Amino acid sequence: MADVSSVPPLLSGNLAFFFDLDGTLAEIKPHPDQVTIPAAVRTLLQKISIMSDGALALISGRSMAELDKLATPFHFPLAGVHGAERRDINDKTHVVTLPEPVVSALQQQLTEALLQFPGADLEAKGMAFALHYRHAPEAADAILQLAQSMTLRYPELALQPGKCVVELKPLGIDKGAAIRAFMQEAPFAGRTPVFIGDDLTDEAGFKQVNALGGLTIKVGSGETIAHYRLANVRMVYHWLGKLTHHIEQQKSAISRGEDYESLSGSL
Ligand SMILES: O=P(O)(O)OC[C@H]1O[C@H](O[C@H]2O[C@H](CO)[C@@H](O)[C@H](O)[C@H]2O)[C@H](O)[C@@H](O)[C@@H]1O
Repeated sequence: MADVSSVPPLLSGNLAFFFDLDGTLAEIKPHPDQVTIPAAVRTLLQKISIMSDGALALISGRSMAELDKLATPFHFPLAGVHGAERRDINDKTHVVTLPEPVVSALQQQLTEALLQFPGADLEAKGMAFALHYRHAPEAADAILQLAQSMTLRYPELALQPGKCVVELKPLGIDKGAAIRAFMQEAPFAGRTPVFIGDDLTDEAGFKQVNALGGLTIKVGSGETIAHYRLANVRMVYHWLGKLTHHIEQQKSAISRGEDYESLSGSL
């Protein structure tokens, strides 16, 4: 395994790109609604997607509707809600749902329970719920316990901790399964996967991509099974710029009949 503190190399070959959103393509903000991906970065993503024959997907805890808004005007394959929703390259959607009575009961019980924690916020995503405590840090343990109690009451749920949030999602879904599903389909199949993420939910994606012999990149500090690290979101943008330039060079070298392997480099 490479030194996890080292920056990722600029790769050659046929790659498939998977990007987490919050904390990777966008800076963490006080509230989820304040997040944006800079226009220049969205354009880089689109360029990389085109140069990879469309093998670029966003893999996020956010809903696909939110992801489309954040990626506008571009339209990428998506996995939302930690993989509970997935839209493939042909726009076919694959959705894991919870029984409607469970969703209604959770909405009501969580809304009522969170009233005792001023500053806490409930984000309802259909088949999942995020209990945000960024503005109620003293309630973190109590909110974790609340979420745990819901998994005991509703065994179809699993816990997903994150940055100042604990989420309730359908049991058995994770970002690794979403990436595995993409990797079985065109245009991803047969390519080497690259996954960049910053949070606990991304570790399942790293595990899958490591197993496929791909490149895994953790953004920021913290324990990880990723093989490489980028210090922060700004460094992700810098790496994306370099990578785009590198892939463009490879493509022109190939079109001139040159050996593009000699172009492998690093940041
Ligand atoms: O998988 P991701 O794309 O990283 O999404 C994870 C969650 O991100 C959002 O919450 C987090 O980011 C917010 C904005 O920076 C921040 O205010 C919050 O404290 C973080 O937990 C989003 O709201 C969740 O739905 C995603 O699951």
